[in-house]
Amino acid sequence: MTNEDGLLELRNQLDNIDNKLLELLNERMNIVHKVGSLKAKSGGAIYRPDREKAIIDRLDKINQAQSGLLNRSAIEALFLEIFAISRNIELPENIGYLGPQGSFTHQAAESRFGAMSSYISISSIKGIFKELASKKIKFGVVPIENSSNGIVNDTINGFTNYDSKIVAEVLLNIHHTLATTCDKISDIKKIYSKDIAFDQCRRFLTNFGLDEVDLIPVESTTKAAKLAANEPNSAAICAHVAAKLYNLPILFENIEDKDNNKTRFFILSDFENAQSGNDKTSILVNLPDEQGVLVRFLNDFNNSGINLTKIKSHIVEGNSIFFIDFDGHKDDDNVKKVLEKHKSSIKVLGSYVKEISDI
Ligand SMILES: C=C(O[C@@H]1C=C(C(=O)O)C=C[C@H]1O)C(=O)O
Repeated sequence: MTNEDGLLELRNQLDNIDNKLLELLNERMNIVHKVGSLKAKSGGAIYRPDREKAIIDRLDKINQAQSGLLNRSAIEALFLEIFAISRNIELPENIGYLGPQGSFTHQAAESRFGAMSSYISISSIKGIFKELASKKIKFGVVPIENSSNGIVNDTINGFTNYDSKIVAEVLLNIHHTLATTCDKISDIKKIYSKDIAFDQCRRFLTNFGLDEVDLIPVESTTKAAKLAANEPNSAAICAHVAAKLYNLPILFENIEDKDNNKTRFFILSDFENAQSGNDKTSILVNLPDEQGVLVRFLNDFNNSGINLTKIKSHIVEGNSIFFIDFDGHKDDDNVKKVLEKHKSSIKVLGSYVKEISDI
């Protein structure tokens, strides 16, 4: 058999497998459709991150036992897209993200809701909370913290003013590019970007003599890409996808100072997840102004065997509040008791599948 015949034969085998995959996927979608009808009757939530996580865990285990060629990330990438399409078949729901198109939040949203969902770009974090409350969107995706810049205040403010629930968390590695129509660095006279992106690329700018040019902050890195695409002698610090969106050539990739620059995002909605066995809970805490109150509060968590994974203080209207993450679900017995004891000081933001240990 010649190489060419061999290739033809292998491609025939692939075609047969693809035909079977398609048939199985459609069979799966028929069942998903029935799940959608049941949920429509019972009012059950369409998106069940706990169930999706359990499916991926199961498949990963089977795959390891079979020594399959796929790794966990590949299984996750394939099945998250299948789940996203499934949810759209159950009931198409709008997803609002902190825009514009091509933003890092858009990327985070796509990593969970796939390529087929109906996305709405919303220009502020407050706007996302508002549209969730008015039910114009079913899901909202917002950043909560970045490994270089800390907690996102607008998101905490949103939680203090609205009652949206966290239903999932997503971690995204943030990479910036320097994109420009200029052929040489020395032709660049101004750079557009978001203020925090300039901060995250400070060393690169200094090392390449770009700290002397005009650094112009704009609302988003996507806007920066758009401006730089239309103006000679300018550049943008932006995401790879934003540069692609505006056909802006990329001069340097991964220009961020820290190579582990990560942002954690929350997916918000109007329902509560069931326990999954591997959950995290986020709360806001507003304690009375008394001596030792924080120590006593934290001791109650410790005495109940609850592992706090994050505590950040935040000022709202002159008042100090705390944003706290801990391991466990709000309905776990030990958690329930502590939340009940301090219910006048606590706002539960949501219990969700733990995807991230820390950033
Ligand atoms: C089908 C369901 O709805 C959604 C889709 C899932 C899937 O495609 O397997 C799993 C969980 C839900 O996010 C379900 O709840 O079982």
